[in-house]
Amino acid sequence: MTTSFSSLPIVDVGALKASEVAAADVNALSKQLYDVFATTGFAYLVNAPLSFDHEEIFALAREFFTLPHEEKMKLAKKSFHRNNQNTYRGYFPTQPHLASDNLKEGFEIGSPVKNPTHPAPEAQKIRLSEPNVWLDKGAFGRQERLEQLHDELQTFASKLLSLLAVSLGKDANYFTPWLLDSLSTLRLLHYPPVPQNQAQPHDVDAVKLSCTPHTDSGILTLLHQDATGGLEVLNASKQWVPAPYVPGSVVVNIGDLMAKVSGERFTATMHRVRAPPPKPDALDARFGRFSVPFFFEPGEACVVVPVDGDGESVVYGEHVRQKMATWVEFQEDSGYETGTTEEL
Ligand SMILES: O=C(O)CCC(=O)C(=O)O
Ligand SMILES: [Fe+2]
Repeated sequence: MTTSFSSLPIVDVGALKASEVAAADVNALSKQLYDVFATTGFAYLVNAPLSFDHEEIFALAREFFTLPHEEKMKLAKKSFHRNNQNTYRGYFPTQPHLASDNLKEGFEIGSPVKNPTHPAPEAQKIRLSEPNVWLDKGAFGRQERLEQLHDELQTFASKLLSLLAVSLGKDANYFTPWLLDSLSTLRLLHYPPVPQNQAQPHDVDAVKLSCTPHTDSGILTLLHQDATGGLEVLNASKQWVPAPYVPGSVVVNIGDLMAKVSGERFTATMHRVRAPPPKPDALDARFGRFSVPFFFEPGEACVVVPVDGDGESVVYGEHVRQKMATWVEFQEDSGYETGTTEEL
């Protein structure tokens, strides 16, 4: 159960940098993470075992989003660009007509590993296991670095998952089979500033959002956020608690799936993002908020069973398709000329 917290805890995960994590560190960290995920569901992790610093991560995001619109649209999912084949991985543009309170553009990358063990059913409209899409090296030369970032975040998240297994009284490798053909997604996000004329609503209490309240769907999320601010987390007293930028930290939060698997011992906490402050040119992609969430997910065919052995099992691919119906970038009317109307 979420508690009435007023700030998020900070957890030092430096011990995970060791190639063999000491037993005492495993015990201490698993206890600490259990407490965090059973109360706030959110924390700042410091000393993460990553070779990337924030500067590089946000330089990658900025470099992608400042590409010309036509270049980004070459990578757009089919629902935004009818001639493209990719349905799940790739770029999604802003949808101002649908989502004035959910205004964002994004670029999504799955695991760079090709040839999944269980190829996705071809008949599905959204192919969760499809390969990534990239521009030619000359147009955007960051494929390798972004794939490396995906790999490192997957390894980091797997270490955290092992600690969670221990914290739930299981063997450290208990969840390892989940990760076969993992669907984990690295998502570069850009929230443009709100145009000047929309920035001051008549109702002074109205909060202008760029990302509406939601819980994440997978195992856990590792979020890099820039210093703009705006992330807020809902506590048990229904207050939105700010989660400002903490230099060098990675924000972690539990997703729906892990909350369910833990028998609701862990909490998937609701969160949202306030719109970034207005800038002179709201459409200029150098402005606004940049964030890079990594959604740590099992494979599409993975049958996820709650640790207590009672409670319903769920096939991850089905769980994520259900959740997708609520995501703005998968709404039927994308606002772009596409002509597709089938089921997800
Ligand atoms: O941009 C952020 O800080 C949070 C994004 C988020 O919550 C999400 O994409 O699920
Ligand atoms: Fe989220």
